[in-house]
Amino acid sequence: QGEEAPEFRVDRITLGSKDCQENAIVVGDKTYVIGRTDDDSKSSFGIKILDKLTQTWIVPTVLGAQPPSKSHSAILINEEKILVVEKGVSLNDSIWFLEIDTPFVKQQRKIKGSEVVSWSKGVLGVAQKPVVISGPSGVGKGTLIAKLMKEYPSKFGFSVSHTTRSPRVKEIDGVHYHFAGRSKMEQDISEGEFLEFAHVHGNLYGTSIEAVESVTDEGKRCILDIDVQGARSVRASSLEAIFIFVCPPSFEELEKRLRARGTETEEQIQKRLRNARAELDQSNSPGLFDHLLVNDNLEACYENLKKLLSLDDDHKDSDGCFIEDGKATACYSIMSKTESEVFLQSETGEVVKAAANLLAVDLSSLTGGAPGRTRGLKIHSINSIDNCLKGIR
Ligand SMILES: Nc1nc2c(ncn2[C@@H]2O[C@H](COP(=O)(O)OP(=O)(O)O)[C@@H](O)[C@H]2O)c(=O)[nH]1
Ligand SMILES: Nc1ncnc2c1ncn2[C@@H]1O[C@H](COP(=O)(O)OP(=O)(O)O)[C@@H](O)[C@H]1O
Repeated sequence: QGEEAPEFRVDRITLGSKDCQENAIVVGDKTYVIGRTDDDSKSSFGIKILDKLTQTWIVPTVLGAQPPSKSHSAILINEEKILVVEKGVSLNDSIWFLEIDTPFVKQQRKIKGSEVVSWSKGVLGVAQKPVVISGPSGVGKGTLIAKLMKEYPSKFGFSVSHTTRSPRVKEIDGVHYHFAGRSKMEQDISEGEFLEFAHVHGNLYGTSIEAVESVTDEGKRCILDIDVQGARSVRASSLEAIFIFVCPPSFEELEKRLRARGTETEEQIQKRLRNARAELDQSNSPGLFDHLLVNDNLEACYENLKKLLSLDDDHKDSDGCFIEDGKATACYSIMSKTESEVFLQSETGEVVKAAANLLAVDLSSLTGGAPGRTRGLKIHSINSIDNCLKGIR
């Protein structure tokens, strides 16, 4: 259980009587109150839970980046999450989910031993599947990825991992890696900020959720250069990706490349070669990698990589977004909901006369969620109030 709230100031949470009512969401024996608090002139969301059985207020740990703290309305989607619609921001930024009992929240509650909720931003459309590239050190992963990014700078984006290893001479912090201290990185991992992490060649490496989401937010396809353990973790996660393993033409050639690169000491080279044998063995694990690429001739291998990537067109960049101008300032509040849709009503026009003032948010094919974004949202305008009412009936 979380700590007891010292005081509960209704006046700080009220945003107008209507909002106040909407923001007290009853879920079983608990009432979630989503309001805002003004501390030091900075406005932020305040979330409190009233446990009806014990009649106590609980202040949960709130994970995830929170919505811009404007005015909002809220509605319970199912026993796992609450939809929060922000007003006065662009429509693209207005849909948020407060997760109260999703698998991620349950896991975090267990780890922390106290009440937890988590924000996840709703994003229109689905993204192209990220590409996971694994293979032994020195096989040419970085070289292949660099070629891809150079040829298609607007199509692909690199997931910048965190690592505790020291930077090499030409490596730039925030570009090749986020070079991190071990204790800070371990802390962030324990807070659920990482999609995966692994100990590789004596150092800690990991992919933060933000590393992948920020690339996807730019409308680019995300490329992850991670080891086999990391690939296994991503396979087991909710992130749907394509998994490619890059093999050397021979072990001798791998050793030659590692030495020729000249970035490691002899001791580090020996460690990487030992690990390479294990990684090559694991590349055959059933169901782990979708494709094996042999990097013998670099140009030929690069062409094969391009073929693999263009073949996968089962996910288009974005679909199902029928809103012409998602950047326009939105001022919608939640009107009602069906099983799979939530209807939003503009606060700036008359609903019946101006039909475009009604929007339907289709929640039927959501993917992802906290600790990342919630994708797969579809929003369309409703032609008439009748359509909307039909949907509700
Ligand atoms: N699991 C995991 N592995 C990573 C990550 N970033 C890099 N690696 C892997 O760590 C290993 C060592 O990477 P690095 O130190 O850059 O050396 P290099 O592979 O010899 O260039 C490689 O197998 C990378 O694929 C990450 O975020 N997670
Ligand atoms: N097909 C290839 N033939 C010869 N050398 C290669 C080939 N691909 C990469 N290299 C070289 O091998 C070294 C290791 O490549 P790198 O991309 O750093 O590997 P990784 O990222 O897998 O550790 C680099 O010096 C690179 O220039």
